[in-house]
Amino acid sequence: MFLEIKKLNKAFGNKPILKNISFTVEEGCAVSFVGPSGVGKTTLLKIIAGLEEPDSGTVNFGNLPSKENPIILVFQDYLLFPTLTVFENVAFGLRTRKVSGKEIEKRVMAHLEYFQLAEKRKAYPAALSAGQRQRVAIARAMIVNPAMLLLDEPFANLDRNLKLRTAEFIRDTQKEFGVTTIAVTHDQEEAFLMSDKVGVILEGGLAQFAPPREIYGTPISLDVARFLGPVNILPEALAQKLGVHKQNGEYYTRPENLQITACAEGIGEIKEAIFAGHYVKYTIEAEGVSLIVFTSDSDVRCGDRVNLVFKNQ
Ligand SMILES: Nc1ncnc2c1ncn2[C@@H]1O[C@H](COP(=O)(O)OP(=O)(O)OP(=O)(O)O)[C@@H](O)[C@H]1O
Repeated sequence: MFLEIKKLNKAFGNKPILKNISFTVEEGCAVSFVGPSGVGKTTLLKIIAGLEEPDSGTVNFGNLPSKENPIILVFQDYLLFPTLTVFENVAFGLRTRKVSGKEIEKRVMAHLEYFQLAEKRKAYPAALSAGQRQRVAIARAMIVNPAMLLLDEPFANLDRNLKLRTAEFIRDTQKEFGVTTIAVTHDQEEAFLMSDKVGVILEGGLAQFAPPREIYGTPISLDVARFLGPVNILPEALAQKLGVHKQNGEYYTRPENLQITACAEGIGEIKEAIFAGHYVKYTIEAEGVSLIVFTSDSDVRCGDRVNLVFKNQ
């Protein structure tokens, strides 16, 4: 165990924000917390970083962070030093630790190579793309051998493609460097891509904390299921016809767990088909409800009748 949070509570004024939060993070693991805006994700990171005091509860580290192995918090706006080059931004933590010039050159260049920034070593932050600035910030954090890396919305300024590529890159980097990493984000997809475990924080507190597949496949409540992606709520008769079991008091499926096949006598009618690149989003009316289906292999059109099959994954 690297970090143990127990029964953490935090209010601002008389508004409770974090309620009875408990979880542990194993050494070298990456975890992410997702949740709606304002639910307290940044506050949780700040408490772990020691920048904010909890009202009650405890934060215990397996190995106490030290000057040699600090906790580094990387905020969404990266906070690079605008008047320093890429090289000097990355070197900063080593200079403050009085590392020799030769050693700094060696270590910074190795990091710049790894983060694909060697060509930009003399550039200033203003001349970098958002993705490059983001990599400088991570390189600057990684170079001081952090015991723990805390990332607050690390991809907030990146476009979707770059976001997902960067999430994978951070995951590879985290594994390579073996740094315990905690990230908070709005985006469940990037959380899944970069984490061993994902925590969903909702108004009531930490609703669930589990590996990505588990939390997506067997959410503890309908609220968690909904936060992690779209769900179809089915009436009982239709659910039984399709073989969908009750979970958390409701019959529901993910859009990708329904398959459609063209059938003139089918129970559903296609109301809308939206091409989204690697999948098509169909809206289907069946037995009085509107259902969403994501599929990559169907050529049915609006107005067609279809049958539905539930694929239990
Ligand atoms: N220092 C503070 N004083 C008073 N209220 C605060 C303070 N810091 C945060 N808050 C409030 O606490 C709540 C949680 O804020 P926090 O930044 O932790 O949320 P978040 O989940 O990270 O949100 P977002 O996803 O929008 O960044 C918000 O309502 C915020 O306005």
